[in-house]
Amino acid sequence: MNQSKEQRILNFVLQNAVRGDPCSVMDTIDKYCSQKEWAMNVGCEKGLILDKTVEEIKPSVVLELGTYCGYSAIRIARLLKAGARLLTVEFNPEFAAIAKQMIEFAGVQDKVNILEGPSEEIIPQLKKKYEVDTLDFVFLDHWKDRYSPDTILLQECNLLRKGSVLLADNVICPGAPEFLKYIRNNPSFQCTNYPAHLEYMEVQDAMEKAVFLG
Ligand SMILES: CCCNc1ncnc2c1ncn2[C@@H]1O[C@H](/C=C/CNC(=O)c2cc(-c3ccc(F)cc3)cc(O)c2O)[C@@H](O)[C@H]1O
Ligand SMILES: [Mg+2]
Repeated sequence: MNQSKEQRILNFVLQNAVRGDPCSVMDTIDKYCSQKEWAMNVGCEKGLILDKTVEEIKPSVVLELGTYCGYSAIRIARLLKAGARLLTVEFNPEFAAIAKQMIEFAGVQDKVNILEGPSEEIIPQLKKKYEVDTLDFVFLDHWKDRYSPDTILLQECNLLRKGSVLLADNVICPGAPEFLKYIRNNPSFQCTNYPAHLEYMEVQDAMEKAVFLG
């Protein structure tokens, strides 16, 4: 049975990156996906916006929706302070298995917990099953039409507190129009747009930051 693209990306990392070095793993994924096969990692340009957001917040508890191969999980985890943790949700078992290996190779596994399942099932379990009080930072990078329902679900589950920060990838390409309409018209959120290029392409994209005002 021939390999998946995600398996090829993992193999390229295992053969070319430096074990235990998150930046080496990120750079190797970016090299493969810009030179050989495009893949939907947040990439290095939008990755810098993600880095700056994490460094600004210094979060203790982070939620990521849509792990995929683990690129952004590694990106976030490498910046977390001692004791801080990232919960990343992925419902495709093949992608979750790839991400697990990628995260372990990068050496950030102690800060990352991959929660396998659909976000709408996992989010309501975060408080009781995963001992979350509230979330300091949420990175949305899963199906784009799920951004707003999951943002509503996070509020319904009392997982956001005054100052919680959401950062959404791809609000221009592929686009998340329903999410933008919801979040920008909601007085409980203070929104900022960060134009950037789509990963590995000369195509316009953007990230949207939304601070929950409580
Ligand atoms: C029940 C569905 C909602 N809940 C969910 N719960 C848990 N994991 C979920 C998930 N939805 C999706 N996922 C996972 O997130 C990932 C999906 C991400 C979707 N992302 C995109 O479609 C995307 C797409 C592009 C893209 C841009 C231009 C283009 F021409 C083609 C693609 C660029 C990006 O940066 C993207 O993030 C997968 O790993 C999927 O298995
Ligand atoms: Mg994305």
